[in-house]
Amino acid sequence: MKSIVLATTNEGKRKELETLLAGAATVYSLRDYPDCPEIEETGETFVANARIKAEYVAEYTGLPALADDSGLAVDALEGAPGVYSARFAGENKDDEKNNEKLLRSLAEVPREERTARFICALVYKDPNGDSIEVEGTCEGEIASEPKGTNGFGYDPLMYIPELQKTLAELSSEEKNHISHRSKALQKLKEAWGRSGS
Ligand SMILES: O=c1[nH]c(=O)c2ncn([C@@H]3O[C@H](COP(=O)(O)OP(=O)(O)OP(=O)(O)O)[C@@H](O)[C@H]3O)c2[nH]1
Ligand SMILES: [Mg+2]
Repeated sequence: MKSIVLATTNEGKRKELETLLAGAATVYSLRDYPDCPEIEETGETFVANARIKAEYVAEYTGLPALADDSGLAVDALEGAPGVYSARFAGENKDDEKNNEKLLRSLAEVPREERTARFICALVYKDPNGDSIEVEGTCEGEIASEPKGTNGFGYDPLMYIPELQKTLAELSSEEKNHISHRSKALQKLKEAWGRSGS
């Protein structure tokens, strides 16, 4: 089985990716490399930021690295917060403040115009230089108030009309069934299968 380092400092992502990779890889994370410096995300797209993180961590650890850059694109906000999702309400990455700011930004927007999607770009980078880049999305609507306690980030506000629940009201198995992250990871596994790795 291959060994992979998850190039993320986000515990919510780490847990989901570890579950989704169970049986496919031995998974390490930046928790195993506490001295790894913070990586600046200077890209303008999710995939560009994921590439920066994967390349840095593959070089730093000498192991294949998997980076996830993700976020929320809200149609009524012309795609914001997008690549700035983690820092929407400020540099200190506060989920609660981000959610409050999102609700404030959409206060005047009626339900039918609150469509949004989560986007997840995954970049897998081998120390020998090979890389695989995939993306997955999850469509929903921004609710008028937070609901549910599972998941992380904007999950309490991301309402999935087909399920009549927010992502935070789903179990981790249910979220992993429909999430942007699981769809991207499925594509990565298919690419691994094609390349025989
Ligand atoms: O409700 C959510 N459910 C999700 O499934 C999800 N996936 C991403 N996000 C949001 O988007 C930011 C990513 O920013 P991001 O990719 O830069 O990650 P990050 O800075 O938190 O960690 P790192 O991986 O860069 O170390 C995160 O902080 C979250 O606010 C999510 N919110
Ligand atoms: Mg980040």
